[in-house]
Amino acid sequence: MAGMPRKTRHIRAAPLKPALREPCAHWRPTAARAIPRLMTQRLTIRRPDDWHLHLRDGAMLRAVLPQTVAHFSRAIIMPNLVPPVVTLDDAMAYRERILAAAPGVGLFEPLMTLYLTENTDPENVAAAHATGLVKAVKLYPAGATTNSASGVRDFDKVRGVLEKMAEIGMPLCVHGEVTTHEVDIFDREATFIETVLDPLRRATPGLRVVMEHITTADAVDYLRDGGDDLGATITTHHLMINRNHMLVGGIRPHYYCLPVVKRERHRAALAELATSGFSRCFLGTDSAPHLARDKQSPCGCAGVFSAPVTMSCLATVFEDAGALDKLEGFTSLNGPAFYRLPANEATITLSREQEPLTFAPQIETENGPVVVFDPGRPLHWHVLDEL
Ligand SMILES: NC(=O)N[C@@H](CC(=O)O)C(=O)O
Ligand SMILES: [Zn+2]
Ligand SMILES: [Zn+2]
Repeated sequence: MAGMPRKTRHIRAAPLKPALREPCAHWRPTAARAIPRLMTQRLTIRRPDDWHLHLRDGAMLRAVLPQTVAHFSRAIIMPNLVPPVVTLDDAMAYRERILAAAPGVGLFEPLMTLYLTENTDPENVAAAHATGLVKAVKLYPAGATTNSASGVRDFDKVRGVLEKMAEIGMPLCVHGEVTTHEVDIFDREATFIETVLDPLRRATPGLRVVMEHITTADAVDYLRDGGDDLGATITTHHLMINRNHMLVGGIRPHYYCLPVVKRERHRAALAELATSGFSRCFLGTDSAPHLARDKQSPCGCAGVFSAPVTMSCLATVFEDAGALDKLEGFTSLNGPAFYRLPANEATITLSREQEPLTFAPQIETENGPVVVFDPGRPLHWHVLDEL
């Protein structure tokens, strides 16, 4: 039709989605870190506790314990020894070995746990709880992680124990990963929440649960919706590294742990939760020492040894988020509140120095060195009053 304006079809390119880029293997300064700041800054907080710690036994225990005692007042001690800490008697004997293992350890309080097996006796658990020295029971799905072979396969077999724990208010600490061969290792936490944890909690009303070392946005969402009976620990390394840090440019065995570090989106969700002041999440370093040769091997062990640098790392993470005022809640207040314990009276002071922290890259044990977590970026926060 002559004279009529021609309809032109505008073909518009779809708006470009911002590329979901993961940081490269090397840390880039964030906006928060670019803000000029005072050269020296001090931060005094109540002394922290570690709500998920592996101390092991014997020579390893002697070597790693002082690293925790230097900064922490109390720690939930994981029971995955060989053989595991299963009964009240086992826990009492292990506690004595811990207290005997290091000078100055008298100021440190190990909070003991029992390893849940399909043969655990509910009355033994209740007796352990009644001592006041055993604070939780640890659930490892059989085969999920280091020394978990004695863990649970058939959840019906532990029903009686879980019901007793709900009755007496004793928390269940959970390694939350399925072990199903077909489920991808990066999906094992999310699948566990949906297919194991949620049904288990629904079947046992009143059971208090700590989701240990959460690593995904899925876990963050589940925790947020979970109500007062649900808490979670977050490790130092899951707040600092993603899977690119572990795998790009070469495989870094000292970043390998379980649950394995995930993509950046998940790390960011964890950091956002921890630095927001959310009260039902707290520090559990999951500092898990293995000899360097056992990690630097064709089939390397899972576990990151972070105890010596944790407080410097965390101050850095909270500073990045502009949330240094929330650090104390995460390290020193939220955990005691969940475990119904008083916060520590003693304090610890961190100082932000111009000079980055220098720390020993490894500690020595009688059987060989253990490599210390290196976040791959300078740490300007120093702990001043180490024990
Ligand atoms: N986190 C780990 O990668 N390893 C822990 C076990 C655990 O906490 O799952 C260990 O005991 O080495
Ligand atoms: Zn675990
Ligand atoms: Zn652990």
